[in-house]
Amino acid sequence: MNESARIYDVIVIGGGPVGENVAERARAAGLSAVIVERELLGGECSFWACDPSKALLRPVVARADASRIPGLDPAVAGPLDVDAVLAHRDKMSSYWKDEDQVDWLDSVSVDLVRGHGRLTGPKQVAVQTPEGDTVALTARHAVAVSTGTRAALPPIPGLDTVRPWTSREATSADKVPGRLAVVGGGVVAVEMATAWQALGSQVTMLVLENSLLERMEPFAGELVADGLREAGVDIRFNTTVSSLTRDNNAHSAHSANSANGESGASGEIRITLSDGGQLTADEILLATGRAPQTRDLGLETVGLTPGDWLTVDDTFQVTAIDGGWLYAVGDVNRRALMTHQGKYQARIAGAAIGARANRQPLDTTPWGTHVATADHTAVPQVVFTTPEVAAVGLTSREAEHSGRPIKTVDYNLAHVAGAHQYGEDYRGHARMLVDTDRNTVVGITFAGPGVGELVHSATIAVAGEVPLDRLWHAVPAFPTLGEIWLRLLETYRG
Ligand SMILES: Cc1cc2nc3c(=O)[nH]c(=O)nc-3n(C[C@H](O)[C@H](O)[C@H](O)COP(=O)(O)OP(=O)(O)OC[C@H]3O[C@@H](n4cnc5c(N)ncnc54)[C@H](O)[C@@H]3O)c2cc1C
Ligand SMILES: NC(=O)c1ccc[n+]([C@@H]2O[C@H](COP(=O)([O-])OP(=O)(O)OC[C@H]3O[C@@H](n4cnc5c(N)ncnc54)[C@H](O)[C@@H]3O)[C@@H](O)[C@H]2O)c1
Repeated sequence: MNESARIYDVIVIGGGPVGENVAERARAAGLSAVIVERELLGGECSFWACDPSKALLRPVVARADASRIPGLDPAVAGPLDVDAVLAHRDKMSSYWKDEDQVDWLDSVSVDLVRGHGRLTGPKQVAVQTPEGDTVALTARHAVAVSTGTRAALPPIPGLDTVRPWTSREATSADKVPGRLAVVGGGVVAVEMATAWQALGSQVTMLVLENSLLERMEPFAGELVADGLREAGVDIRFNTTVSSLTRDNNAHSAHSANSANGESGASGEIRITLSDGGQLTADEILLATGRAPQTRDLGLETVGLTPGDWLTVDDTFQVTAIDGGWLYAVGDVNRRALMTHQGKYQARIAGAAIGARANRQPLDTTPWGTHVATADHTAVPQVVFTTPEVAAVGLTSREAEHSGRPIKTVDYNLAHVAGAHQYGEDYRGHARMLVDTDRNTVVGITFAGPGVGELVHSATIAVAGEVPLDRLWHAVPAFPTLGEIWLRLLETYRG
């Protein structure tokens, strides 16, 4: 075993989308930086999350849109070409190779050490390389943890014997299971149920709560549930899994896209439900939330607890650590588990690390260069289902708890001229929350076909705190879905 030692201004553990951006921003501030990555540079998002899942969903959403357009609908009446969709997914996942990302890292002069990184003390990181060597790294200024999350699995009896799907298998599988059970009612569950049902699985969703997308406005979950049911998904609310077993008969399972209808890989799964009922499936996807990748990170060597989420301030310094050298950025700090928000955090954290290292003053006033104000007030999200959901800022439930004076404005998206053009039988809804003291929009949710591209207009209104009197002069083009803005404002003004 070889040992070597190196010193950098900034060490980033975890080379997902967030770690890459922290390192790039640190370099932009004139600091030397290294990324430690144990799998693929690009992280979960590029290979087992955003990119492959959206590649699977894009044909489903496009087909749903096309099927609403007279004259085009017959052209999309047939099933998807499963092999072509999966091949496109593979391409969009760069065939699970990270050469392009490595080239990019090279181009921004950030070093890469492949291997598993662990803290060994303040500003110290040891990397165990795939070759069995150890590289000892020392940071002059900062260590940033961007190790992301993994699927959190509930303790269901029998789970360890059935080889369940997590988000990784759901985004990378190359066979369509005949019957797929999906546990969960959050974003991963609804998106993957949408994709695999369209690819030919008979999907059954087992949902703990009595609605989907619990954290969003209730109408969003209702419209998504309608869409899933119309596609043939069986949704069972208030249902959990009591136990699981997988049949050992290697030929009992079938896949929807294999020539002989059999995958031959493993037997079917018997699922006992909380109401005593039974369900049989070929695969079961657990989409039951995320856990931080901090169990084997050496957190104990700096006084933190392995397995915990890392709590940070608005410049991303870990609050429990003295000396301000440890940062946690992206999913691992649990603030907003989305790539775009993690990359925003990376830009802020990189700037803060740079300013501190260069002994420059920090601007931490709200919306300043070194403070992640948007994390608290303006986090956008699009759910790529049929219909889509797009939201930013507060929901009505959150607004109620905030104690702010809020007026809620609802509008039926189907009544907008742009929706008539978008497709026949358009169904959708929009809700805008106005802080009546400040006369600004503090939250907005759209649900309906094509609303994903509306989200940035809403993000600008919320993050920009644009006064409603000025928004009144932001004229939406006719006939686009963007006209929903005018209708909401008219409704608000009475
Ligand atoms: C199915 C699915 C679909 C999603 N779709 C979207 C979407 O459409 N839009 C969106 O905005 N978000 C989406 N997300 C969320 C998005 O994937 C995450 O928010 C994003 O990947 C977080 O980036 P990150 O860099 O913080 O962590 P990750 O992407 O998880 O990267 C962390 C990296 O750290 C590495 N690592 C961990 N521990 C160590 C260690 N000890 N040593 C060395 N390396 C280590 C890992 O190998 C990994 O490469 C989706 C998530 C899932 C599960
Ligand atoms: N389009 C996007 O932006 C996108 C897509 C996918 C994922 N993501 C991100 O990934 C994160 C993870 O998504 P997710 O869907 O895994 O988590 P989630 O927290 O959104 O949903 C988890 C679901 O699992 C259920 N659940 C939890 N424990 C359970 C148990 N023991 N038994 C049965 N059900 C249980 C919950 O009730 C909930 O319905 C999200 O925070 C989301 O932001 C984003």
